[in-house]
Amino acid sequence: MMDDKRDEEPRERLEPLSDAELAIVQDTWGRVYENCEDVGVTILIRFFVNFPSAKQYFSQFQDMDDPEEMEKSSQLRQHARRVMNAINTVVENLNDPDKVSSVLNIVGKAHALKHKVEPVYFKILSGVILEVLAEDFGECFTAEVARAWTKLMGALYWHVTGAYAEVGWVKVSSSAV
Ligand code: HEM
Repeated sequence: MMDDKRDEEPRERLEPLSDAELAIVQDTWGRVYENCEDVGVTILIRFFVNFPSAKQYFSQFQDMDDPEEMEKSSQLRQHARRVMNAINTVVENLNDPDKVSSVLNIVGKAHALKHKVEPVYFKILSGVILEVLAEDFGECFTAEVARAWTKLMGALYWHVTGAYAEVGWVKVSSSAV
């Protein structure tokens, strides 16, 4: 669309989940969270194999290419747990928007200030999460379920990038480094 052709990427809108979408997310997440460790590791391995530049931030496996070796990394497993736990807190508190924004604000600020992660990786990781959920759920991942989860991932990215903006993150293009 013409409107989208701007030099600066416009901040995406926050689309709140409807009550029905909220219920769908909470119901489907319950089933994922039962296998939280395995699903989390699957998501992160897929992320690092498909987007190897994302490994640069992790001292323990930045030079690893073999997924089986990566899977043994305590740093990877710990981050998988942290990602899954943060999503769990978000899902459990979807009725409390202030709590959701404060949790994601802390995540965003830590990644901007402490880990110096380019925010685009949050977008990429969201895509991988949706892909793995779709595979895990198979037939149950209906268009309706997909829409609810896509909205949730959009909200996560919106809050995280809001925190990046708050701390004055300035995008450094890779050609400038
Ligand atoms: C849904 C997305 C994510 C969530 C919920 C999340 C959550 C967390 C949490 C809770 C921590 C530990 C607390 C802290 O140090 O602040 C952490 C650490 C970290 N995260 Fe994330 N993270 C996410 C995405 C990412 C992405 C996309 C990257 C980079 C590609 C990344 C890189 C790191 C690094 C490098 C650390 C420090 C690891 C260490 O010290 O061992 N995170 N993350």
